[in-house]
Amino acid sequence: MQAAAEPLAGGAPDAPGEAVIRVRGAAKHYGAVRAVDGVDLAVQRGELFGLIGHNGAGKSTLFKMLLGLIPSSAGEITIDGAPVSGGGFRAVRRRIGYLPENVVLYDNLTGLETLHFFAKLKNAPAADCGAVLERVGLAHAAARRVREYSKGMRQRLGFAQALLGRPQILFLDEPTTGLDPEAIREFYVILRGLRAEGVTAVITSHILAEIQERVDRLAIMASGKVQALGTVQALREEMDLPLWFDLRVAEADFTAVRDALGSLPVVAIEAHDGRVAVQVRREAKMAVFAALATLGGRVLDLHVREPSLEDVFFGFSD
Ligand SMILES: Nc1ncnc2c1ncn2[C@@H]1O[C@H](COP(=O)(O)OP(=O)(O)OP(=O)(O)O)[C@@H](O)[C@H]1O
Repeated sequence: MQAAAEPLAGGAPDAPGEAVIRVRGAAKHYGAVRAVDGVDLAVQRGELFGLIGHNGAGKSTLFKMLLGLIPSSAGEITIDGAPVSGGGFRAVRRRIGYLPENVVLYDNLTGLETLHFFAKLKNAPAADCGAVLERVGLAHAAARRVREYSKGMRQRLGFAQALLGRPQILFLDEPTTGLDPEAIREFYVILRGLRAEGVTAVITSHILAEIQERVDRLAIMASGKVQALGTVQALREEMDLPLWFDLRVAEADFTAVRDALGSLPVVAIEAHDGRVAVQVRREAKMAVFAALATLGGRVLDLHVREPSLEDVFFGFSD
């Protein structure tokens, strides 16, 4: 598989705009292990930024470095212009909301008491707690003890505590773990609402299909390095991955389809159960449409499939 020496597509770590998070040559070494190995990236204000990668790729380590929770071995990280390792970071930290992968909650507290507890820790106004619970869809469960909460409700409560104090920057580690599809949708609606208010969010996720439609840009990490950086579409185009045409065709017409596509750069063609799947190079997309049009009504249905982020991801990290 192809390995990218330089970050691709939109690959300039400094996309235009105002960078809230700026990372230059960041590294974290544990003995011989290079958990993070020279990362450069910039996240713009109001951007929804995804960080993805295999287990052990270095995401969590980078995340902790971004939050100033662990010191870097090399490089520089600034948030809102303040180095995370410097004294000035305290003030910036008040503008950051953080959802750790495994948020610690106390079973004996109610949802509202939990938020009051976190509000005290963060020096955030207690009066906001009710509205935050409402925002994450937990108002109805405010008086119930956390021990009675489902996994998804706990995750929402964790998200709620990250929103206390009206943070301008959110770091959300696997925020949709345990959420059902409806709750995931609602989560991203909330995030988009926050983005419209100018909030910047960095999200990690293992669910690539979920993240690929929802973030503005993403970084794909492997072996401590950012292997690819940009919008999903830009990454797809940069990699020039082929497209799939899924056709519904009567079996008797399979040969006619093959013949019509004969002169085009077809990468693969598979026919079974009244369907033909044709993989073609991206630049041949319109030529394939034109060739299929010559078949008239013999093509009963057609669907164009873009390569998934999984394809992009494994293209970079295998
Ligand atoms: N405290 C530590 N001491 C030694 N090695 C560590 C430490 N923390 C992380 N590592 C190593 O650094 C590498 C990156 O780990 P990290 O947890 O950042 O990966 P990740 O992408 O977050 O993985 P996951 O998706 O499983 O959470 C791994 O090889 C890991 O073993």
